[in-house]
Amino acid sequence: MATDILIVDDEADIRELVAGILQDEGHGARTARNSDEAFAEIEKRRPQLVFLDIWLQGSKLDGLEILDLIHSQHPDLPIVMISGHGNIETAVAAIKSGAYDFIEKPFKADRLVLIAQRALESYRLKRELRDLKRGSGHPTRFVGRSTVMNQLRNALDRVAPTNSRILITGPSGAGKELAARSIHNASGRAGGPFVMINAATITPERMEEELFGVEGVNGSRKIGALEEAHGGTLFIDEIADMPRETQNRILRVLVEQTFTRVSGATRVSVDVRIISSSARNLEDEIAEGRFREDLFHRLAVVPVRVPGLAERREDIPELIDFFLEQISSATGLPKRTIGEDAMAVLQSHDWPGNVRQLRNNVERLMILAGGDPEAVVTATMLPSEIGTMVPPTPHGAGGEQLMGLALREAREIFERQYLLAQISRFGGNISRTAEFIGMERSALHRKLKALGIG
Ligand SMILES: Nc1ncnc2c1ncn2[C@@H]1O[C@H](COP(=O)(O)OP(=O)(O)OP(=O)(O)O)[C@@H](O)[C@H]1O
Repeated sequence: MATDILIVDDEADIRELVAGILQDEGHGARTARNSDEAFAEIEKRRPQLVFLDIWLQGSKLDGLEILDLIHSQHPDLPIVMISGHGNIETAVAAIKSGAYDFIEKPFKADRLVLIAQRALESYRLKRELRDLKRGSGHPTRFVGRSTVMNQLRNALDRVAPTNSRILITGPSGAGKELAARSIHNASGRAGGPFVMINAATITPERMEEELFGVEGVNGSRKIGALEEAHGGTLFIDEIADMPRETQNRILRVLVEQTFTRVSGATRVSVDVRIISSSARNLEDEIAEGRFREDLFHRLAVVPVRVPGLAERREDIPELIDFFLEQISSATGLPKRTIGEDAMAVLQSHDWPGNVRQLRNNVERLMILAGGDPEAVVTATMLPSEIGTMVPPTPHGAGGEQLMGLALREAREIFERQYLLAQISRFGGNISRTAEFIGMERSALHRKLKALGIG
């Protein structure tokens, strides 16, 4: 994805030279001759880097004044001053007031390219740092080797480089945001921004301002998520919660590729890939009249489904290990060893909150385990709402029923539940279940048949 660089210089040949060199390197370049044109270009869309001449003939404002104004509105935007031979001191003053660097005329093409690369990289790092501070910095390693996870990974690999819009569905906490991030990271837009907006947590009134930005009466301006995501990806989480009015506007943006900021008249055109997600079934939302069908078809050019954790129980040990490691290195808490009985319980739980709930439970275990860090975590140390998933025992949950039965019947109930839990834990793989429970594969098959399972 091409970057967006603005070159402000009063000399036509310098503008063309700089733009040409940058374009040859695959960058996108726009030009302006004076302060009015420069602000008009920035108004149209915020660039990712500005080359700004210090002396601008025929311009209302000179380079330093433009620098101050741009900085007051876009503090993160890197600006490289272009200085003539005689005004190095001014260039140094510009650096003191916040310019990223300066380049002296006449300059060599490779020096220009290098400065542009460094400035863009610094812009990217600043943005990443800001994302991290906001708490949205995310590792994008997709843990899990189950068949459904491998299928998902293949689907993500296929769609990532295509630029098509993607709708990611799946239950809450299953990894939809992680999927969106990995698509972005594996796409040609990886160097561009990944901007996220959650339609479920923003009030309908603020939704349009957050997406499209706002222009105030006094000339103030707030950039919205769409403009922020130029050259990258916009992830709209919980799209089903987007108000109808905003749905209409988004649809128009998708058709026309341009929009205006709230209370503004300037047409902003952006190059943004939209990935959206929904935990709710959008077809139901359409049937209920809450979601526009035409918008659904535009957003779901490629649908991707992230399976719930109960569909891939075999991934649970690897996920637990990953979280133990991750939480331990982030918090300094000791990495625990999970005993086989505890793992069996964790693997048979249904996890309605999916991977997020699993992660929270691992964290809780690490905090509450206390005592000897070497001690193995056993099933009895698990929170009770997870522990109740163990097959019934005479004194445990479901025990009353068992106590009213003859041994043979009670044993059958226990065996059925125990085997079902073990099989589901091993993702339906009979050989691995047999190995774990210490039975011959054929004997397990016979047992299952006798119990009426399978
Ligand atoms: N396969 C995975 N490997 C490692 N971590 C994962 C995996 N799937 C999910 N996670 C982690 O689980 C948590 C929840 O995932 P994420 O936020 O992507 O879910 P979501 O489906 O977008 O949830 P919601 O619908 O509530 O927004 C995150 O911390 C994420 O990093």
